[in-house]
Amino acid sequence: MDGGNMIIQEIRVTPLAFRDPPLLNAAGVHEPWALRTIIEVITDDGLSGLGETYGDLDHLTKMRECAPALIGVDVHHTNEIYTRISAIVGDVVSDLHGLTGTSTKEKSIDRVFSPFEVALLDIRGKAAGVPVCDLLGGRVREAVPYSAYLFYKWDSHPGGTPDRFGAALDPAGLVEQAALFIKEYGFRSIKLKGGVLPPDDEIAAIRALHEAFPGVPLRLDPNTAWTPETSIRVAHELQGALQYLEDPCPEISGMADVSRNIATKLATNMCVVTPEHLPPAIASDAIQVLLLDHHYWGGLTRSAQVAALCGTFGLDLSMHSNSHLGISLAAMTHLAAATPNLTYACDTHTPWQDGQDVVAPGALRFVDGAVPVPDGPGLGVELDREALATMHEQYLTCGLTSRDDTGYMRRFDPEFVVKRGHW
Ligand SMILES: O=C([O-])C(=O)C[C@H](O)[C@@H](O)C(=O)[O-]
Ligand SMILES: [Mg+2]
Repeated sequence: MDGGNMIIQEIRVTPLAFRDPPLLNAAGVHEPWALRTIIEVITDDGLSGLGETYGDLDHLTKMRECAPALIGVDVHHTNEIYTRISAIVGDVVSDLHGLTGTSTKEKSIDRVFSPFEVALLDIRGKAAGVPVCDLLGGRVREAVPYSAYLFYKWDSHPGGTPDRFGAALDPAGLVEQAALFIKEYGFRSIKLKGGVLPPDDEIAAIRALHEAFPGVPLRLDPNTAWTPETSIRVAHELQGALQYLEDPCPEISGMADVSRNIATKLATNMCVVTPEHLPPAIASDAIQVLLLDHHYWGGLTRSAQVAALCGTFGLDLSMHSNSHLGISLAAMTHLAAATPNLTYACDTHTPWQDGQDVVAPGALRFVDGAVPVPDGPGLGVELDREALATMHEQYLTCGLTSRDDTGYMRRFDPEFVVKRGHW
């Protein structure tokens, strides 16, 4: 099969919900259900491709509006698909939970385009009999390293039964969490989601992790909870202990101010989240590491282009994640496998999904903290239809339609404020 004309005949858009533990962050706490949307694209010759994206209602509505407009387009014509999606998304700015930075019109379009593009690459890979990473230039690594992504957390959702991860509200709890993830997945680097406790407590946590796991690279991400002054102080106190410090304070200008005064590299998935942010961030040396995320950088091909640009301007690359399932993990793995300058272990929330998935078991596994590139053509993962139906039913009955970490937290702590430039 040469992958010639393949026309989009049908697109299915299915929102899902899966169980999520009470993970704390600067915006509040994760609700009991995480929402995702699965895209299935089917061609006139019967090939199908998969994409996965956010499940928030405004985004889901846009996906549902765009899907019919793509029927009849050739799967290779992604420029045409981008044009049609741009016209439908229009000026609406989505993505308002704030943990993936500012929303812009372009980012809203890229977020909608992304899962369709991934599904089309899945189809094109299947048609050509090659993995998606081959459509992105071919693999430069056989397996993609991921980091243990630690969160401060409660032992259960209020009123619920304790989960198997237990509470982590102090350094000892985080060390225990890291040990569990390293034992189960073999991770070789660690990221701590900060911005939850006052900075000195989070400094103590990093020191405890540094002592418990000597030589293991560590990152801390307070999601802009600190002022530039605090960011500089923390960076000095943790000098030598961090591989990089992620989004300590808001805005490109704040990050540039911090960057001028510290030796530790600064990373972001908040102040540089769309192409228009790159020139000012590069000009002011605000960041040294960009966390790519194909879900909002417009899919895998556009993310690969951004990666090349980062290489040109001397920025390092890592990869960001939100709560996700296996289609996203497969897409992230193909992109990372084909990106020569993506040299840090990527983020993943996979351990927190604790075995729940929409893809059939077997294709994705962790070996020494890394996911080997799936073997099959395309993304190399198959939809588990029973799991899809169950998770869709959960979506219909869970009562959530958009992520709201802050609203959920305020049910238990009415005085809670989002920590943005707070400490
Ligand atoms: O690196 C990050 O900023 C994230 O992973 C954002 C996520 O939304 C994370 O904070 C979470 O899951 O709560
Ligand atoms: Mg981050």
